[in-house]
Amino acid sequence: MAISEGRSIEIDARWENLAALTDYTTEIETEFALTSEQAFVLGLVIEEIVTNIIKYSYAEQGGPLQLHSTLENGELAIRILDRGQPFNPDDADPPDLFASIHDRQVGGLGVFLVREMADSITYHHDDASGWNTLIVTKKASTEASIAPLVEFLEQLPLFHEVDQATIQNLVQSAEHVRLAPGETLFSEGDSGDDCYIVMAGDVDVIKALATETILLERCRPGAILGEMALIDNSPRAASVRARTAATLLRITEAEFVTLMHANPTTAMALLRGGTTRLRQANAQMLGGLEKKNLELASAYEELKSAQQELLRLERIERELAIARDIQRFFLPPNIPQPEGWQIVAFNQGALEVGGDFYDVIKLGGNKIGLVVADACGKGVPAALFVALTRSLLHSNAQSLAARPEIATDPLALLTAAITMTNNYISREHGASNMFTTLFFAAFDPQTGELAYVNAGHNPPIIINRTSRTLRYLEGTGLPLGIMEDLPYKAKSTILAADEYFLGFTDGATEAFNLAGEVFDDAALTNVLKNGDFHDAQSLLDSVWRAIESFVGEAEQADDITLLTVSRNGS
Ligand SMILES: Nc1ncnc2c1ncn2[C@@H]1O[C@@H]2COP(=O)(O)O[C@H]2[C@H]1O
Repeated sequence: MAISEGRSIEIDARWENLAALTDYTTEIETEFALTSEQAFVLGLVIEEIVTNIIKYSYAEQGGPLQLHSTLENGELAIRILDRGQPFNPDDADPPDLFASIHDRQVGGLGVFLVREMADSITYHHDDASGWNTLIVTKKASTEASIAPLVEFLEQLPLFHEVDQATIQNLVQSAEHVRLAPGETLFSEGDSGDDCYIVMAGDVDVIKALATETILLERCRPGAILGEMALIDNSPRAASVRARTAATLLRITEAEFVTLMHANPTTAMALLRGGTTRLRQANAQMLGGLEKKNLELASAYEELKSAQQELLRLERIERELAIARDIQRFFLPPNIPQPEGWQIVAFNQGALEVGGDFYDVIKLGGNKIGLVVADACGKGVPAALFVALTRSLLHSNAQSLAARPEIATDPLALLTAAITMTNNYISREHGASNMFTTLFFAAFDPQTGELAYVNAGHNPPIIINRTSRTLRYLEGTGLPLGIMEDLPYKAKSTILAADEYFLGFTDGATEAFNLAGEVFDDAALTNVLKNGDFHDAQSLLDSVWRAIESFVGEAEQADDITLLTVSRNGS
């Protein structure tokens, strides 16, 4: 039968495209009705020559690869064309057939087998076009030319002492099993009634563990697979999967048993191979176990210290909650409301305990002390410092107010209270390097007089209700706690009937939103000039609402304190 037009296929020479070639081979085998030798040569060409082209000619970078097969007058001709690195198989050294499987050069054996099995191999490189053409031919012959396969098996330790006739019989009767890359020969747990010798390609032995799949062995040509199930009549101990296109010689259980009975050396070689495998697998598993044990031990240590850290953090968190509660007690529970006036204050602590506070102190003679302050820093140190400053100022102011000669002079009272507090803190706690900005006013509800000391605090603002003009009560001294005997001046102004007072801390004008923008002085001014408010409470609400809607979902970074005063009905 003559088939002249043949069958062609073109692929990008990459591992993943080898499967297409396996289909191509199957197609040709059936269509051309190839003899088993021709089919074997065709398989070898795909597994060895094409594999070499992918790996070496194209260095695994891919490139055009064409296969054209024809059958004319019983002769199969396979043309393999590629444009990779030229490689003339005639130039390749013959492989060292007696080297161990592991030491042998990859690919050499395949080319050797092709050359031995094929009738002819011709190679041509066209300099002008860059194409390499390799033509392999194989005539169909009734006389099976099995010599190369017999030779191949003879040099394996397994068959060293097996006579040639037995090997020839085996090769003649054996089925050639071809696997595409990634194809599974059998799976762990399957029952098995045959074993295999790898003739070409790479095959992996893999085992699935609970959490991972491990590679037990990568088998090269010459390796035996599946013998264990035949020896102990148990299911397959592992799965076997082709890594590259591969050809295996299938030996049935009956052939295997006969072989073993007749050849004790073969049985011994098999036993030796199996023992080595088990030793290696044991070492691999034990090594893995040891590694896992070490990992577990260190994970346990990490867990223990994480747990301790968690306990420590929980304790700190509990203490912080207590600190937050204590700090809240320092804010006056009720704000005195002098006749005709409204005084409102608000403190919104950030997540951490912080350093803001306000105070409203009865000073005698119906005067009211108004305090808005901010201690530097955050956390427990700031909270302790607030407690100290607030208590000292409160008690100093009240005891001074009890002295008639001072009680009537608000300017003197304020300066004395601030100076005493500053001196004590600077003297006794100067080493802590902490300070507090503080606005302290003595407010006379009868006259509207507001005497004040501003110790480095954000200037409170007086807002005219009708004109919406703003006045600022600027600083009159440095923050408290910096050094002893700092001079503090007291000033005085009048809070008129149509004016509002707003004291605040920088948590208000330095509040961030998620975009990282700041609710700054300009934003506050905008609320004061345009906001809809008519008394101390609605003024405070307007400011807080503006800040809150500006900040949105962002976490509050600092305490915010607001204190407002207005005349009723103003
Ligand atoms: N460490 C190993 N453990 C089990 N099987 C192995 C190992 N290494 C290679 N194999 C082969 O994988 C085959 C899986 O099927 P069998 O149990 O029939 O025979 C097994 C051996 O041929």
